[in-house]
Amino acid sequence: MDIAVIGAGYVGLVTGVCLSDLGNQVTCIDINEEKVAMLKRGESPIYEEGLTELLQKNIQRGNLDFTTQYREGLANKRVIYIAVDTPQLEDGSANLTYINKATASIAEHLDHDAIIVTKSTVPMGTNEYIKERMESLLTHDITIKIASNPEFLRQGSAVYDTFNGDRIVIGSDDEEAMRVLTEINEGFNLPIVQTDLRSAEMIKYASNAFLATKISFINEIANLSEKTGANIQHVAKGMGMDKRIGSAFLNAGIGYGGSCFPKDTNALLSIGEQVNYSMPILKNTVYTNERQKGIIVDKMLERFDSLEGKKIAILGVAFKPNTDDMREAPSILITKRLLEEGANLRAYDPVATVNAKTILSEEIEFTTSVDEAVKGADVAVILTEWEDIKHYPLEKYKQHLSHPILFDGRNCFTVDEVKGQGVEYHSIGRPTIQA
Ligand SMILES: NC(=O)c1ccc[n+]([C@@H]2O[C@H](COP(=O)([O-])OP(=O)(O)OC[C@H]3O[C@@H](n4cnc5c(N)ncnc54)[C@H](O)[C@@H]3O)[C@@H](O)[C@H]2O)c1
Ligand SMILES: O=c1ccn([C@@H]2O[C@H](COP(=O)(O)OP(=O)(O)O[C@H]3O[C@H](CO)[C@@H](O)[C@H](O)[C@H]3O)[C@@H](O)[C@H]2O)c(=O)[nH]1
Repeated sequence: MDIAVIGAGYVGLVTGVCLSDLGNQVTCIDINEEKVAMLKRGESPIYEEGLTELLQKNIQRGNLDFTTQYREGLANKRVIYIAVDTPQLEDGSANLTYINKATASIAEHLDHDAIIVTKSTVPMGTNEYIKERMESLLTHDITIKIASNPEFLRQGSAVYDTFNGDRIVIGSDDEEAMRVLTEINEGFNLPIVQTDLRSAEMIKYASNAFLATKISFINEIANLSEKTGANIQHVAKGMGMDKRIGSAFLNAGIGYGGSCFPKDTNALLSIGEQVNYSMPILKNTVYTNERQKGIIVDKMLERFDSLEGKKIAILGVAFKPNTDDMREAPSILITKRLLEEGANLRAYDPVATVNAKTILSEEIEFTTSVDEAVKGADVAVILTEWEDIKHYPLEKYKQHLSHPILFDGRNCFTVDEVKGQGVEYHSIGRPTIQA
């Protein structure tokens, strides 16, 4: 199938690369010239395991190319995916500016019948709006059909998720669009849910909101466990073994971040407001998450009289491991608060340092290893559970920190692992272990 993908970011690039790997002829169109130049050279602008290999393989076998030019990129393409960003506006609603621009560009340059597929996460009714808007802007006498195909990949395992996801959702009110999209997606050999446009759009928001709620719920139970002498790791294990609950997304920590959960929960709340329907559960999911991000700083302030002049090693800054993405990372709020308290910060992240330097304060010194960050610091704080941070031996904290005190925002160690190791250990939802 001849396919164009508009927007070569985390979703568009992974989608384009994976569709080309299935044997489709794919052109990715992006307005970012630097990104397109890199991609043409076979270099991935994002860190995703396995992506560079598939990118290079499919460029070489002639199945995949990149352009900044809509006319060239859309030529002969039967299916056009839209995967541009839909960030949040100040009032929490989804910003459709990039969708509107992409729609207008497609309408201006498309000269043949095509199926338009929205991959971007958009509010209910947006696919119908895209179709109407595009039809009003078309410059040729052609027919467009529309489908919604929301994306469920996770950053850090995006390629794996594309080939191994739990389901693929296709929404369309058009028979041909549904048939063609089903045909394309059969290549992934995953269960396919066929539905209407608005239900497909809602499935995406509802899934993210549910997962975010699961995280906020377990974080509340963690905080209460801590105050009542329970251990959240045991609690989550015992809960998760109930198949109706499930063990995934029950890891307590410093709250969810990333490019999706924060903006999608807010967008859903905003959609509720627009139709005059309040959503107290979701509202409190967001509230609990904001509170949770600050919890590690509260613990430090409780432990020390003041953080003024304290040298703190920050271990991990990305919003989760295996990604270089800093969007809505809890480290943004946490490092800001620590600096406001007068602390000196030395940070380490194996992959996100370049992006972090553009977002976090210039006052933070970045190092290239856990060792370097920890040596000479007073205390250490784990914010992202990267493998090398998770497996950094406790005896080294004891050796390198002036006070062997570790604040673990991601519960990387079990309480039993820490006991008797000479490290004072503060974590989330579990008792503090004295050195
Ligand atoms: N990141 C994720 O894990 C994820 C997962 C599922 C769904 N989504 C959704 O997918 C969409 C894309 O997210 P992302 O993280 O890939 O965004 P991103 O910011 O990484 O990438 C968006 C890309 O679109 C390009 N772009 C913007 N306007 C354009 C235009 N008019 N024409 C061509 N290119 C244009 C940008 O240059 C950028 O490269 C969002 O709606 C998001 O909510 C994201
Ligand atoms: O038990 C858990 C699981 C996750 N998190 C945090 O939740 C955030 C999001 O994690 P994850 O869902 O793994 O990453 P994303 O790449 O943001 O993926 C989510 O958002 C995407 C964008 O919509 C969806 O496609 C995915 O299905 C959905 O999992 C991160 O900050 C994690 O640290 C926890 O605190 N506890």
